[in-house]
Amino acid sequence: MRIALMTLFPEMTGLVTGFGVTRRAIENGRLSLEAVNPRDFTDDRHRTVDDRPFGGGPGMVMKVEPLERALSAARERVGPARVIYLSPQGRPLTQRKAQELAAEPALILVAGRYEGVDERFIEARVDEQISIGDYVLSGGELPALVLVDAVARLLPGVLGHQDSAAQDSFSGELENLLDCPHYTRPEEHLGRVVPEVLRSGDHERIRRWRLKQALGRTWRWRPDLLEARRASGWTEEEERLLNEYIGEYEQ
Ligand SMILES: CN(C)c1cccc(CNc2ccc(C(N)=O)cn2)c1
Repeated sequence: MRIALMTLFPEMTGLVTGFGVTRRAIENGRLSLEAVNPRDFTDDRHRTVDDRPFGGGPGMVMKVEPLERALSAARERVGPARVIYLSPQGRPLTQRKAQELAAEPALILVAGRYEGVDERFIEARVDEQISIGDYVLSGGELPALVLVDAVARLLPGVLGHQDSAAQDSFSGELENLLDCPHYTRPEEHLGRVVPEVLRSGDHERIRRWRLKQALGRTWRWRPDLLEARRASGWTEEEERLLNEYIGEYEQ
């Protein structure tokens, strides 16, 4: 997948290109991420990218011309692409949305600064607005990098265990379930031992235990997700396992 990030702070892409899974995805050619800086497309001596808002009010607004020229350059880099504006007014980024975006050939992400961009750019060029949560940041770069990370790890071949993640029907991703607990060596730590079932080698018993834990933790901490999962239809086994968990929990 090819991604262009329109940003006044191109060095911020280093947080993705420089570390971990996303760095490897780029090195393996699964992902490309390049910054396009609207300031490079200004035509005045001061390289002006923002201006005062019509109608008055605090803060500045990003000018439409540098954005338009930067978008043209971005399209030259990544080809036809969905244009996404990160903003508090956007629709929430979810795992489902990340899966949907992972199927795109290319994305152009627009990171606003100041009070945002001129509305005419949004009307004419933005395909959709996405928010990473109900809070305001000083810029859209971190939300854009969050989106890149969420999408990159879903690209084929990026996560080593990609197939197994997909096999786990309730892997917690996209299935409206929180994750089950995870353990690794040592078997005992500060008097706390790893649940015996996980060392039993009985894979069917382990699968059931993990599903029960995922259901139970969702019931405790995110009942809203549980409702969503119920609505999308769940199995008799899940009903039984959750009731078992609740029974044990309330003893
Ligand atoms: C109206 N306004 C202040 C504004 C408008 C557009 C962009 C920005 C840049 N800041 C952002 C961007 C996204 C998010 C998010 N929640 O995804 C939070 N902050 C700010």
